[in-house]
Amino acid sequence: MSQQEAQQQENGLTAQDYYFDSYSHWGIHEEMLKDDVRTLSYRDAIMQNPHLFRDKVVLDVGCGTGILSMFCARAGAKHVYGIDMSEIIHKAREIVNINKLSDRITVIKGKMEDIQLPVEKVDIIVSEWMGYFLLYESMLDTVLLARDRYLAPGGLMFPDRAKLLIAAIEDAEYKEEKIGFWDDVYGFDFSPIKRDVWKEPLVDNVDRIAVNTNSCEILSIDLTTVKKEELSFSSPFEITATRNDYVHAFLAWFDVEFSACHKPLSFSTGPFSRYTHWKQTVFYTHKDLTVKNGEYIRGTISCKPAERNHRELDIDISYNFIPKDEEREVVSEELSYRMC
Ligand SMILES: C[S@@+](CC[C@H](N)C(=O)[O-])C[C@H]1O[C@@H](n2cnc3c(N)ncnc32)[C@H](O)[C@@H]1O
Repeated sequence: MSQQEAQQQENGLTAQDYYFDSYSHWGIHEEMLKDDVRTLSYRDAIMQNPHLFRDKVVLDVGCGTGILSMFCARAGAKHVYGIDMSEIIHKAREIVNINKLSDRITVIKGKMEDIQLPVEKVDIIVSEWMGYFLLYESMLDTVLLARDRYLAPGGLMFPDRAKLLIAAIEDAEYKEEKIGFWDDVYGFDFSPIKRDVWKEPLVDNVDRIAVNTNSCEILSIDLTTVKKEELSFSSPFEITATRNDYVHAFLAWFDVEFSACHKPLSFSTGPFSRYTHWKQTVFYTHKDLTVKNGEYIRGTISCKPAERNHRELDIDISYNFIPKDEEREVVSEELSYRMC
């Protein structure tokens, strides 16, 4: 049991309670609502497609403040059911009321897994379920359960596609600041902490200039068909250096698509796109590589929910770099990370 889990148990709270509690305060919803890449993508996907929403019954999985439910109602949905386990749902109910949408939106407090909808099937499921590195928080499990229970045959998922990508970056300065720091803390060796720092991927915004390879897709999800088991994956990758440079880390990000729209709409959380609150995920390598334009880094990345807490992720990256000349060393590593 981790220290955090022990503390939670002492307080009589489970990781579940903590998870939902984290969505109870308006602060986290402010951050999500103000992420206009995110919120405008959902708004446009829904409101620019009234022909898909008109007279339809919609389920909003994890409705939070109710923003997506209200977009659906404005797009002409006959009725929207917004479900959320966290306390923010009481605000969602008030917001729906004062916006005069309570005749078309029903908000229900409860865990999606436990509640019984007042209808047997819905035509469309909308949900904003993505976490860091796409899968952190494992909320997609809940959306898939809702799909299997409630989506009518031929029904639509908003969004319905997602993919994860990997590349490499030059990041000497920040790697030194985050990891090298622990080698000498006011004259003391802090390597016991350094070992843990290596293991935790860093969620941060990376400048596009730092990316020095092409990118490679490591997971592609079709939300209309994917099964929960497929979210634990192991994928080979091959990336090619796009200039002579040093590699200090791998970088991952995700893209999301609403392909059911009349004009398919997507957004990216990658370093070549506008900032989102998901940023990107940095996996520092233990060794630094000296790469030349056109050389390959080949590897495998595996990811699965952690046994200690299914909302956390265990991610392994193994890679092999064979330089084209003999002056530089072949580099191979097997690295394990925990997103917690
Ligand atoms: C990322 S927020 C999105 C909120 C809102 N849909 C939006 O776009 O602003 C996810 C929400 O889903 C809720 N949630 C996550 N898992 C849930 C579950 N199993 N049952 C009910 N609500 C859940 C959380 O409490 C949180 O409010």
